[in-house]
Amino acid sequence: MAPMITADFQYRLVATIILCFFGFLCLYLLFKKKKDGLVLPPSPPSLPIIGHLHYFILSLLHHKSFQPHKLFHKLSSNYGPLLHLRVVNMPIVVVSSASLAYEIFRAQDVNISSRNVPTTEGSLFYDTYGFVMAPYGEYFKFMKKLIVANMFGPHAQEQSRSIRAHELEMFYERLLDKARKKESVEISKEAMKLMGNIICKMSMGRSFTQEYGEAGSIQGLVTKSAGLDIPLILGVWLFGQLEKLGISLFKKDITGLSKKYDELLERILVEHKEKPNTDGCTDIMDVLLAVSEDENAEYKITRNHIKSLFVELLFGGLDTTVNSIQWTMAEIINNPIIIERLKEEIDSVVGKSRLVQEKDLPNLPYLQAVIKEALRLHPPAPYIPREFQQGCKIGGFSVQGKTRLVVNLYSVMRDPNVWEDPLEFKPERFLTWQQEERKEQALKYIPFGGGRRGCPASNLANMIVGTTIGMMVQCFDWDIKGEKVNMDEWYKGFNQTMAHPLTLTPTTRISTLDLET
Ligand code: HEM
Repeated sequence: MAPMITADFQYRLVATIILCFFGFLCLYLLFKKKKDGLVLPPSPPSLPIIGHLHYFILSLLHHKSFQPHKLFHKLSSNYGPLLHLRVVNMPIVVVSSASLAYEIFRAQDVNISSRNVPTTEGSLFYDTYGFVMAPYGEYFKFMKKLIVANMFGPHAQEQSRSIRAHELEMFYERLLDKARKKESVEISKEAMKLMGNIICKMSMGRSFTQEYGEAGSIQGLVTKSAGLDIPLILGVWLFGQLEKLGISLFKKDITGLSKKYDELLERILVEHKEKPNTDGCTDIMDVLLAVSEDENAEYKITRNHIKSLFVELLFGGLDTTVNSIQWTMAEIINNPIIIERLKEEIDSVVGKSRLVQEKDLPNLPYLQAVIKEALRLHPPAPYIPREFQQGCKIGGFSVQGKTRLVVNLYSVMRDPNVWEDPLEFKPERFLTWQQEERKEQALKYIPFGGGRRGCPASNLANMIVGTTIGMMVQCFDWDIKGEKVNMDEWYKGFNQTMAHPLTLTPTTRISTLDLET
């Protein structure tokens, strides 16, 4: 009688064949590494040809929104703080611990100062004319000098202080109006107007919301751009591979919206040239226009360079700052003791007869600690993409040149070896930082990235978030529907945001009568 092959036997046979396959593959890879004389960082099990691509696809399906930092966090919890991944033929190294981040920014800064993320040719979103994706070289250095001198450096910030103070007052007025009408406020929407006005006024002397009517407004375009997040995010991981095969995913959507930005920015550039600022102040748009027309300029920039930079300033500066304001408010609303301590500090330093100002911030250490702690737990840009230009050693392992690097800020700032009770919101931890530790701590507390490609606007962002949270606590009490804020996370437009936008109802603590302003 022929032996019976049961379903269980078939299952075991298939499982054994799969295990043998992976076993041989692992042996092959191990042998190959040894043969090449390289000991690469540990790697989770991969599949032939696609490598680790399936982890990205499964994560996308599981979360319904792709949260790369959560995927990297989970993989590094299982396989270690330094990982070697491969998406088809693209090698990626992921750094997830504070000590490795410290090592990499201290010892490899120049080597990792290019991003080399695939771009969509002919679009203004991080394309080849852009600053954010520019390789570390002459163009990057030239533009960085210009934007620091004319927008983010101490002198430029001093000159634009009155713009931010005025916009903060307008924000206060809008909240006051809501309080009087007993209406609730969707914090991110209001903060978006505040931040949009600040960036547009500082960089091009124009308002975010009013110019050119609703249809052509910059705000309208920024809102539409949010829908491009999945194409742009997937682009970072897949476009490079697919473009090589001649497949251009989402190109139509990206270039279509880019064209609209192009038309709007062209109009603003023309108007800017015809009607320079009447107050005699020059902004970065004036400076860039002058450079583009200067035959003897150190670097020849075109109108496309200028337009790309403005799109990037909006993309890089808006959501990050708005999310930082939103997360900080959410944390302090959930911690009434913290909000009371903040009120005490602000009342004693600023009083009740004027709004909190930027110059008050050095005297408000607890407010600064609260903002730092919110950025630690909820970094708006949760990971940064870079590329190793040359091979090197990291944590005792070899990394080959042209390997992608991901520094997972989300994991680094939750590393239990550095942060006590890493998942708890404890602003006091920043009050006790010792002076001598600060330099080392600075490379582990990295919500703005690190090294020469770190965020050039970190001081500006800290001032804006500081005065905004300060004013919201100083002037209003805030109520929520229900007992606690829902802190679920979502990933949108390269940003870690709140899955349920924070909505609060303000009541006045300080009426306009008390204010001198
Ligand atoms: C709380 C607010 C902000 C956060 C958390 C933040 C965070 C970051 C991070 C993580 C990076 C990547 C750094 C790296 O690769 O090491 C970055 C880069 C950048 N950010 Fe920010 N940012 C904020 C606000 C702003 C603002 C307000 C602007 C401008 C208006 C801005 C402009 C830029 C630019 C231009 C870059 C690219 C720098 C380069 O490639 O060299 N950011 N930011």
